[in-house]
Amino acid sequence: MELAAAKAASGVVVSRPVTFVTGNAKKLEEVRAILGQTVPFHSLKLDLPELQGEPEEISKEKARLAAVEVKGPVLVEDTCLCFNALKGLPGPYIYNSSPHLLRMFMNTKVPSCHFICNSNLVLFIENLAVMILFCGFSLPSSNKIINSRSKWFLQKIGHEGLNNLLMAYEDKSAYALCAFSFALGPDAEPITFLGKTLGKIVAARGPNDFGWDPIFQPDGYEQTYAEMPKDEKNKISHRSRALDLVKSHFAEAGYIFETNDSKKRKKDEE
Ligand SMILES: O=c1nc[nH]c2c1ncn2[C@H]1C[C@H](O)[C@@H](COP(=O)(O)OP(=O)(O)OP(=O)(O)O)O1
Ligand SMILES: [Mg+2]
Repeated sequence: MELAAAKAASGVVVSRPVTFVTGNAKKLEEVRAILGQTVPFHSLKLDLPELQGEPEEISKEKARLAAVEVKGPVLVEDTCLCFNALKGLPGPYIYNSSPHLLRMFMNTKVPSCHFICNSNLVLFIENLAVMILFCGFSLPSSNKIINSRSKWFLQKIGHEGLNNLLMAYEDKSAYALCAFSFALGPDAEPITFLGKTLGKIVAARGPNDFGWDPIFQPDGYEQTYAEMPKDEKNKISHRSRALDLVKSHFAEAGYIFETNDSKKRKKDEE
């Protein structure tokens, strides 16, 4: 299906470079390093509502909304950190919440904690309750849109809190999942590219300048994402795996990007 879309798009003239819509400077830095000159793009920060649901659907919907705003070709990305012991949670909810839910959690007491003496267990149950409440209450089918402005989960419980969520489980395995979606314009169906890197959740190690990098140790490595040199992370990351597919798509589709120069030349020739 993706291949068919690529073939159908073959040789399509695109009137301007792709707009990569993101508000995350670190993400942008990595995308720039990984894509190099392969896909002509510039970035734009847009505050878009993010749907709830499966990562692929969240990413596709984000692309649809972005293409309407930009009125041109857009690329968007959504990243999840998924814990196997928690059946894939926190997943896409790693950094999203809505303000009224946050207030509700702040006022929520967890009754079962009162008769448990082990403070780690209390912490674990509290964190788990927050997560269950958050995910449970924020999935009403009637209102699937949440406000991406109030980013909370990782911010609120931090690296230690994320580790605590797994305290009661032996299985610390996790995966980082990246979903890029590309849409040629507001009327085009977005195409999604997924990249996944397997690893495990560890106590934070390394610089703390990008999300959950310090607590994610990819399989086959002794270093966390945060401890790895950037180019090393960019070789094996969820993001680079998804972007490999984006690059292949652009290579196969052979989009022709009109630059100001080529537009001028065309006008002169007419
Ligand atoms: O490679 C990564 N290494 C560590 N942390 C990461 C990575 N990639 C995303 N993250 C964090 C940022 C945010 O806390 C959450 C995903 O949220 P996510 O919606 O994809 O990013 P965002 O809202 O910051 O930027 P955007 O404007 O592109 O939606 O995971
Ligand atoms: Mg976001």
